[in-house]
Amino acid sequence: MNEDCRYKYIFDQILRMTDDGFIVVNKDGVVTDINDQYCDFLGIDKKKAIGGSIKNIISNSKMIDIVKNRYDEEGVIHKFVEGETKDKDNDFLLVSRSCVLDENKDVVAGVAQVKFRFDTLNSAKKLMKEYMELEFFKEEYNRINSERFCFDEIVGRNRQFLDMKKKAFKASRNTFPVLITGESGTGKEVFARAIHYNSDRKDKPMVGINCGAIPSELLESELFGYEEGSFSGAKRGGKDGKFIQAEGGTVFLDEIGDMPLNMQVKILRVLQENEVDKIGGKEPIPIDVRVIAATKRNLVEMVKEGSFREDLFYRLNVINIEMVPLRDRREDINLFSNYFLSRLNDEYKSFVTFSGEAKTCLQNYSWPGNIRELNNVIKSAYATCDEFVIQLTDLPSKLVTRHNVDKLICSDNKLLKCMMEEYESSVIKEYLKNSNYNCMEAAEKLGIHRSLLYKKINKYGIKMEK
Ligand SMILES: Nc1ncnc2c1ncn2[C@@H]1O[C@H](COP(=O)(O)OP(=O)(O)OP(=O)(O)O)[C@@H](O)[C@H]1O
Repeated sequence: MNEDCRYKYIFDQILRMTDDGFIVVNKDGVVTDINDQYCDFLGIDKKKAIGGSIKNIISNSKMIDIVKNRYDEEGVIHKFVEGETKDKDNDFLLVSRSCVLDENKDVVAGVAQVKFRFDTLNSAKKLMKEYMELEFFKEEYNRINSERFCFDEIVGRNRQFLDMKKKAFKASRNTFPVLITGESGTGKEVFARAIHYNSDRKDKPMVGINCGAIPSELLESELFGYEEGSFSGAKRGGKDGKFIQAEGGTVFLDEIGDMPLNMQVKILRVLQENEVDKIGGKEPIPIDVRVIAATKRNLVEMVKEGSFREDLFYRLNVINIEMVPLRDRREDINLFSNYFLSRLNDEYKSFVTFSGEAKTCLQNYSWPGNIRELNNVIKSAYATCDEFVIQLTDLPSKLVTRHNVDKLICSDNKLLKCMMEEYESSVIKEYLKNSNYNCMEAAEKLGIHRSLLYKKINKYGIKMEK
């Protein structure tokens, strides 16, 4: 037996004995060797694999690049294209790749070794999970940092609003609980962030939780965490809840009015004792956390009805900040409109402005969704406007209808009856449109009988645009 043959036997035996998968390609990426273990993992026939390009069996393989650009890689994760492994749930591996050179530095082969051993696979899975988590936290970190909001950036000159801003600024100088109330989109979270990031706690985390968005059975573990093995499905090593994650910083309990009564008792205990009980924990854990809560619900009413605990209400409501709805701070509408538009202009290096009529229209609308709604309207108008001016036609129809109706009322050379009819017709059109031209629904919302609605549709010649 010549020396080459002897080495081939030894090589084949090693490939059979190992727990790992091996594949060898030539300098053109053609498969020259692959062991049975790897073929089994891929669910392929060895004879068919050998002699063909590696891309035929692993379409996203890096081996061609490795031999072309002559480099090595160790312990990296390879995720297979769906359908290219025998078991579709086993679709990634830990792999090391190497470009083999001879004494003249010519490429002899490319070799890849993949790890199948259970523990290695498990570490790869763990790595993959940690990687995904890291990506998630990176995104969250960037999002939070881009929305830090210092008090100077909080727009508004309405008197009542400025008083609240002053109160919030004072709150950032102490650690009393704060309760921020007000309609959706009025800036409760913006205030909470400003309080935290202007306080001595700014270098510690601000951890938020939307109490209304989490199913009540998960809320306790989210807030207080759990010990390993405390219930089936509990993570190995247990989990820290939001209060522990926020140690030294602030917990923001958003939508506190949606918190179930049984959890309200537990939050009360945390506020009174400054300690949390992990689920399955033996000892309470002392914490140093400031609590800021927010809600759009009327907690005073809820206390009266018995759906919110009075003792918790008083604990949370040490400092109360009541956000002003946008319709009650009309002097700020123009300010916000310009602020949001200038942010878009800065971002996209443009010089878009408002037409006079668009400005009046924005000014006259009632903004039930408050600042969030205004911001969204400006974004979508910016996206649709031609050239450099946002016109009335770029604004949503609900704003424009209202605006036209207001204009109608202001024109003084019309008879009252005529003005009333035009107004009635435009209101009916709007309700029909919002009900997707379902007459029954529109009539119900308008508080009139369906037959009367039909009569009015005929009278005003309203087109049913379904
Ligand atoms: N004073 C402000 N200056 C600039 N932007 C603001 C201001 N207040 C609110 N915003 C913007 O308005 C939007 C809504 O604000 P935020 O989420 O704080 O409202 P919210 O009252 O907490 O709403 P919800 O009750 O629905 O959670 C956000 O995009 C925020 O950036």
